[in-house]
Amino acid sequence: MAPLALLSTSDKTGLVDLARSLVEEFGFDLVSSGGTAKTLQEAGLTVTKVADYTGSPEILGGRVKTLHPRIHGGILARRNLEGDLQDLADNEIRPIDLVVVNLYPFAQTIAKPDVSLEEAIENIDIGGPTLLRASAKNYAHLTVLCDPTDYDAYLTELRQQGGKASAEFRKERAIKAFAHTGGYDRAITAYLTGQQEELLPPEFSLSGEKRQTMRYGENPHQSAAWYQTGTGKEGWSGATQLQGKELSYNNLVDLEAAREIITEFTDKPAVAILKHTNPCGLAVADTLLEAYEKALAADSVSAFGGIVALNKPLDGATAQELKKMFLECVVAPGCEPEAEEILHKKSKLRVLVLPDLMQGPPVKIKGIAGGFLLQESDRTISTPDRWQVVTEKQPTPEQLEELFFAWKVVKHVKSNAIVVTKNQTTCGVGAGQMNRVGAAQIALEQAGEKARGAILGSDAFFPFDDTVRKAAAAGIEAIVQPGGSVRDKDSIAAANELGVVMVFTGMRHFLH
Ligand SMILES: NC(=O)c1ncn([C@@H]2O[C@H](COP(=O)(O)O)[C@@H](O)[C@H]2O)c1NC=O
Repeated sequence: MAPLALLSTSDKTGLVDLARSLVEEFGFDLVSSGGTAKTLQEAGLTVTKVADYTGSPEILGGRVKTLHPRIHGGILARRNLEGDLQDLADNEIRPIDLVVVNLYPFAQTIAKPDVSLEEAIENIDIGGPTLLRASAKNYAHLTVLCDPTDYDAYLTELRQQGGKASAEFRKERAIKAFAHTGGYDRAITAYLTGQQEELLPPEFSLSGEKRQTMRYGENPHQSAAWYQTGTGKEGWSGATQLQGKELSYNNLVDLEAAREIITEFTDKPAVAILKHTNPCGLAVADTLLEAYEKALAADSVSAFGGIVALNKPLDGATAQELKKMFLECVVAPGCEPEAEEILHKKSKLRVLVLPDLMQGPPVKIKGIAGGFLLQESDRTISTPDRWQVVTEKQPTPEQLEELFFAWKVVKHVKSNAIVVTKNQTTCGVGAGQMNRVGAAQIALEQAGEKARGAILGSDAFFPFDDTVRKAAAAGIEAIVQPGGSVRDKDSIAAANELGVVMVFTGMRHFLH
């Protein structure tokens, strides 16, 4: 009996040439779904339509074409089992030797800017993955091809192996088919997850495609990989790395923290320098260069080996200064050609362009034993118009502006967090301490003389009045904190006694 090939392809590239060789060189009979059969017939080839072969018409506008026992029986039958062969004979089913399928273009469909959910769903291929998975499962007896770039290799294989692909070839293509259907389903899952209105649904499935195996994780003895979700063009997956070494696990963790903090500053030029996800220097100024110089001067010791995030496209003047320092990564929403040329000489420095810095994940995920925790990303911030001045002394407009700057910064410092700022620049950062007054001590000590006339921000309320007293002693003029402690009145009384302005934001920003 002649060998039988089933062809059902969305992308018809190379189809006619393959089919012609199958028929003319190797004597195959062809069975094809509607559109594929039409293409082959128009090319002058003899082909049986699936509908004619099964006796069942394609229905539901193409939702059911190849989903039939005469097709899947012919694919899944074990040719070395009497029972399977008997079933084929009883049901007049021919064994299928080759399955050539490529799937509806789901990824291309959802990449279209105005795609509707209905259009996306109609582009979820059902029969195709079923054909691929069934054929891949039975690779011991047949070959499956899911990629037009494999057609030539298959024909070469047939020529070299006397008309039947080797077991090795069949297995390789089966693995490729499973990987392909797996990736296809992940793209669907990611798309539908993104469409989900409920942030915390009853069931949450996380799926991503491995983009990069990292050299190691947080430490050299930990393995790690980077997985991308969606179309692979969102967020860091869509960033352009202009130069530099491969991104490491820690680079990406720091870059994401840098992206998050810089999104708070959308108006004037702002530069953040981060170490281990905490800002060691952050400043806003009239120019990017000035903002960088101020951020660097805030803590030039810690900035060594830091991650720099800019909220405006990197210009030549700023690049010239960046070049002078050893840095791990620089990220900006754009990079002027002059800046690119200047940094080019620092070939190891990773320079990334992330056009949409604002685009962050809606939820954050943390693995714990026996499951994972999911929380909404902390994307809100209470603005001064919603704050409450709790002291007798009222803030001046300048102080209010500086308080808002400090509040935006402290939101992104690991808890317990205290920042001291002046002239839209950090001068002291107390990060990740086990008690709040300890964080204040670090920030104030680092600020030193600069604490005189400066602002202090706290990510959470003061449980005691000790931080207010320490701040006042160091010369702090105004404090911004959420409020909400049972002992708020003690802190307010201390601020009043010491002539310090204090405002409550009503919103806490713990960050672990
Ligand atoms: N529904 C089915 O039974 C079915 N069988 C095969 N397909 C897909 O239909 C496409 C080919 O269709 P046509 O030959 O009509 O152009 C291929 O991408 C193939 O994966 C199907 N379509 C969607 O599920």
